[in-house]
Amino acid sequence: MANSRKPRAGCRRSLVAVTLLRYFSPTRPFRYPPMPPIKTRFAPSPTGLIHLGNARTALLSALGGDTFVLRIEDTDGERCRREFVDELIADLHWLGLEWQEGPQSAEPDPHWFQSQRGSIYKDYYRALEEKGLAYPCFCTPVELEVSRKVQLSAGRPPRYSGKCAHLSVDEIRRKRDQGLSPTLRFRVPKNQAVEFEDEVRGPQRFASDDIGDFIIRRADGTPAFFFCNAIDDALMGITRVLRGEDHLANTPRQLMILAALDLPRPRYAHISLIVGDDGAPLSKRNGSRSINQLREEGYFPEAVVNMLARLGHPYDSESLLGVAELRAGFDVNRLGRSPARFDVSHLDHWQGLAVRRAADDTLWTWLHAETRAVVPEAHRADFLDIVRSNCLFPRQADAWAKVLFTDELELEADIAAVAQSAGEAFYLAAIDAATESPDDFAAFLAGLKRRSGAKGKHLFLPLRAALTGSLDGPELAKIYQLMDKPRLHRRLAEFTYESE
Ligand SMILES: Nc1ncnc2c1ncn2[C@@H]1O[C@H](COP(=O)(O)OP(=O)(O)OP(=O)(O)O)[C@@H](O)[C@H]1O
Ligand SMILES: [Zn+2]
Repeated sequence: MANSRKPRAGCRRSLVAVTLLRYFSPTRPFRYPPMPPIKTRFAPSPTGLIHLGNARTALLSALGGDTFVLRIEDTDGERCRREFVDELIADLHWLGLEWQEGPQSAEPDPHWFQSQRGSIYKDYYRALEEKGLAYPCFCTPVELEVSRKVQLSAGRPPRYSGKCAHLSVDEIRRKRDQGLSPTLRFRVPKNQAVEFEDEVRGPQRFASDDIGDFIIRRADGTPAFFFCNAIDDALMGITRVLRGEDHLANTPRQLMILAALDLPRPRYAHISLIVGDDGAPLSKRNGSRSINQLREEGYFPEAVVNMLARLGHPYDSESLLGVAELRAGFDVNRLGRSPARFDVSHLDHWQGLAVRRAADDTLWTWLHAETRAVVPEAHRADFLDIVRSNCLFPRQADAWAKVLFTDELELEADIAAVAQSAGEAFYLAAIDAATESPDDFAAFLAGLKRRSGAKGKHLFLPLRAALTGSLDGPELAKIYQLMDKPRLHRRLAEFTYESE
């Protein structure tokens, strides 16, 4: 026996040596052994339009997995609405996030809609009850509220008292016969530490004694979040749960449920919440700007995605990246722990890059229909160049189109004052110079300087103000080139006495 073991051990050692040599061989680049694939999910409740916070959680989940799953947590029958599922699917597609598993329509389906999975959950409730790890609770909301208040006034954190934890079979039958519908509570094990390594927040430890027996099925038979969320993660083979840190305190409860049912536990990564200007987390309930609204304002999905990916996660490149490139540079361990503040100027920075990079066709269809209607075909390409360097949103492009190609022009009082400051002679000179050189801006400018003696800002600012109603914007040469000459003359003539 001893003899036969020796060569085997030697054999194993040389196998290890050969493997190591293969990894460290100077002729071969070092490669880590392949990692098992990671499966992540986004599991929203369709109770409203998704906002930037939800979208960041969805994006990071998509970036942080090899397979990405979408699951609809629609167990709250009162707040969940089908049109929010439609909108959610449209929003995720618009952002460029594709899921390999999950619904493609709002049609409720037992694979991905929790409202349709009641029979699956039933088996797991039964398993817990049979093990004595769940029990019916007949306490009324009023009783629970009184108990909560008593504990709080005694300076203790409120926790379920355990009143129904040891009802006899007869007592349970009697209460059911009286027509009372119980909730089902999970029996939290005593005196245990629940530990896990959070991929963002590091080691976590909770004492089970701090957690009261909690509800896993409501009195109306619907599953509670803690329960169906954990069960579905296990059944769907999710290996990394990436979600907002609002769920951190739920995790020990979910780990206890998984352990009680011998179901596999995923890794958890609790990411910081996005907070608004008021410091409060964005939420569907506090009217935070939705993805839908951003889309309607004309934000490009690339801008939204780049802003979100970089909020609390560094990237080496400062250029606009596609989802595949963001994924290549993503590392869950590089996610910051502090709250991520939403700053609209960051979003607008990426929007500027997206507008500048957009192809002509994309930019043309991005414009409002009423804008497209006023831009002459012959000036389309030049106008799009103006849009690229001057606009972040279609409404700004619309304003420039109106200035350049329609007679609509309202001058604010301060702008009119700048225009007037040049005096009548300046505008008479400008009209003559424009008549002399209608197609050559440099010659027009030289003619205007010669005739009026004006130069520098005393020349450019009044001209800009009179022609565009603004003190900044596209190059004057472009404006001169694109503006119909009779219109240009009319605008200049506005500041001559004759027109008054
Ligand atoms: N402000 C936020 N920042 C980052 N992630 C968030 C934010 N708010 C919610 N999430 C995450 O979005 C995911 C989906 O959550 P859910 O559908 O419950 O949305 P919610 O905005 O929290 O809804 P409600 O306003 O109804 O509480 C969860 O992982 C949650 O942690
Ligand atoms: Zn009870």
